[in-house]
Amino acid sequence: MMSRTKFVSNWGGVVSVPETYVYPPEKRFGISVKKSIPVIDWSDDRALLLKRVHDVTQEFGFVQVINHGVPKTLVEEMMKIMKEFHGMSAEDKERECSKDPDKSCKVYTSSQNYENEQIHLWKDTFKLRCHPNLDKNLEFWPQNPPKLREVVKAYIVMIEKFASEILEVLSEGLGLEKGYFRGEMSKNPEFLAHHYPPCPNPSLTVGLSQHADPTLITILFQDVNGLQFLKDGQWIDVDPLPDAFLVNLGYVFEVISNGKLKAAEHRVVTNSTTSRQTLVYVVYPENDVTIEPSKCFINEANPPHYRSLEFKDFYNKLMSKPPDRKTAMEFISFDQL
Ligand SMILES: O=C(O)CCC(=O)C(=O)O
Ligand SMILES: [Fe+2]
Repeated sequence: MMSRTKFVSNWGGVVSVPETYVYPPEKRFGISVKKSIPVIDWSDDRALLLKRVHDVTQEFGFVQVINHGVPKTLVEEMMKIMKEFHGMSAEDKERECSKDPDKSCKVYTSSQNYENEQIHLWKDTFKLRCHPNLDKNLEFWPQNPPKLREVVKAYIVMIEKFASEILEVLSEGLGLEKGYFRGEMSKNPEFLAHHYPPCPNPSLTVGLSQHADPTLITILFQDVNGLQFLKDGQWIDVDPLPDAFLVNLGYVFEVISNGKLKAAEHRVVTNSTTSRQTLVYVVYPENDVTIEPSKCFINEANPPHYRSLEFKDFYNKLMSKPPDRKTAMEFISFDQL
């Protein structure tokens, strides 16, 4: 057999699923249901927005947002550039991502733990760091496709603005002090572009396993459906709404709210007909920030349900082997589940 590159995006026309991508029957994804998920119009009046965001995140932990202020043309340009990037040869992608001495700008396939995986995920990922100085980081980003740096920078500037607006609304809605999530709590964002090429047998494979994000919040754009959220024991298939961002809460948010709001569990299925791509902006605290329940949510009736941890310890533990919720809770929570 001809040797293949490790990137699934470079396997054009593959007709069968290699053995190392076949999940054992008990780990394959079961059924999902089609259900509409809540939509928030960001151009609504602020009082209405506060109430809607609060109610919806409390019930769901994820929401679609329209009229978010990031121009449609910019999102389209980002999708195009990232498709071009993932479509480049394996050598070109690796060369373009080898400029960063910190390796914070990288391309990888499956999870970041590829070497130690038994079964791989049907996806490739491009990832870069956005802080502390976007222009300095940008010098290490790919120069091919030629417009990548310019377009990614413009996108990150816009999405950062939207992220800070959401965090402001969430903190106000929860009764946290103004600006609670500003500064060190949110100033460590990363950007990822996942690419899931068509898969000859989706029922055997996994795009991304069940997880919740180790983030404060995550903001995602998807062009084709594939993302599913777990709610009340059912997997809900999120049909992409044109131009909407999907916002979900991560474990950091859950800890700060002392469990009042929950991180949303999700997964990604593959499909046989089209490639799927997502733009993902993950908002993390700085590494040395202590993550713990805010005093606002602690009183005699509500003792802290989560431990205090430095963000880097929290993150490393949750990322070393993307855990299911039970494993994650054993590490971050005092409660026995
Ligand atoms: O690509 C997707 O739809 C989901 C990505 C995701 O869940 C993640 O990056 O944590
Ligand atoms: Fe995720």
